Amino acid sequence: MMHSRVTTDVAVRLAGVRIDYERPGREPLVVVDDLTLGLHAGSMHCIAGRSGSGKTSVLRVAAGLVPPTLGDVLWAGESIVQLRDDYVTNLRGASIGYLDQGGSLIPGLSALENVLLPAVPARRSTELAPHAAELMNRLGVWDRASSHPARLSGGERQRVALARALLLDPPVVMVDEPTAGLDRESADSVISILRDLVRDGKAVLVASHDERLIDAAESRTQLV
Ligand SMILES: Nc1ncnc2c1ncn2[C@@H]1O[C@H](COP(=O)(O)OP(=O)(O)OP(=O)(O)O)[C@@H](O)[C@H]1O
Repeated sequence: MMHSRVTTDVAVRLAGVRIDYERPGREPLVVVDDLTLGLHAGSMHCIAGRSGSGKTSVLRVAAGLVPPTLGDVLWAGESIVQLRDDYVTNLRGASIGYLDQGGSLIPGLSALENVLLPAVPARRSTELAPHAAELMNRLGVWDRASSHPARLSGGERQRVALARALLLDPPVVMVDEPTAGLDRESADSVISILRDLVRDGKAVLVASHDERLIDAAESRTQLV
């Protein structure tokens, strides 16, 4: 048998990635250089490192939100760095649930409306409403469905944002600092939810400096 293609069991791969930012009148700030990592289905990988070490930058590059300065980003074996933005956006919509640091919910919408946002462009809100309810129930925030974000606790906001990231059942989930600012109990519940996702076969990429989350991952990249 011929293996003509790159193996696709790696859901996301960064190869030789460099990320730097231009600074007026100074050398560019090199955040990471020659970073290589693979994210597998049914596994959690943690990008660890102190504040400002580049965790969010790596996550955003892995999610195809910004291109790397150098190197390659592959989703299911396909390089995305040369693809057109709108094509990458569509691919991401179908395959990656991305959760920003802080969750970034829309303040003027209820928790349920926030969860249903990814269904709006495809006009699937009505169809996906039962799934949204089921996810929110599983994440323990269904009783907060009609509340606006301002009336939710940090832990509840985080779980609502996670429900939104999971609505379209993406095989890959990327989350930025999901336990930041949470008390221990809420943080533990977020960690156990992420472990459930791994058990369901999802590939989970998480950026965090929370030791317990780092320990909960199968593999890690330490940024300096
Ligand atoms: N768009 C940008 N332009 C210029 N510099 C940036 C940009 N984004 C981030 N940086 C800088 O790059 C470095 C890495 O930032 P990044 O947000 O990736 O780190 P982080 O590890 O996620 O930090 P934190 O844990 O505080 O969120 C920081 O020094 C930051 O100031």
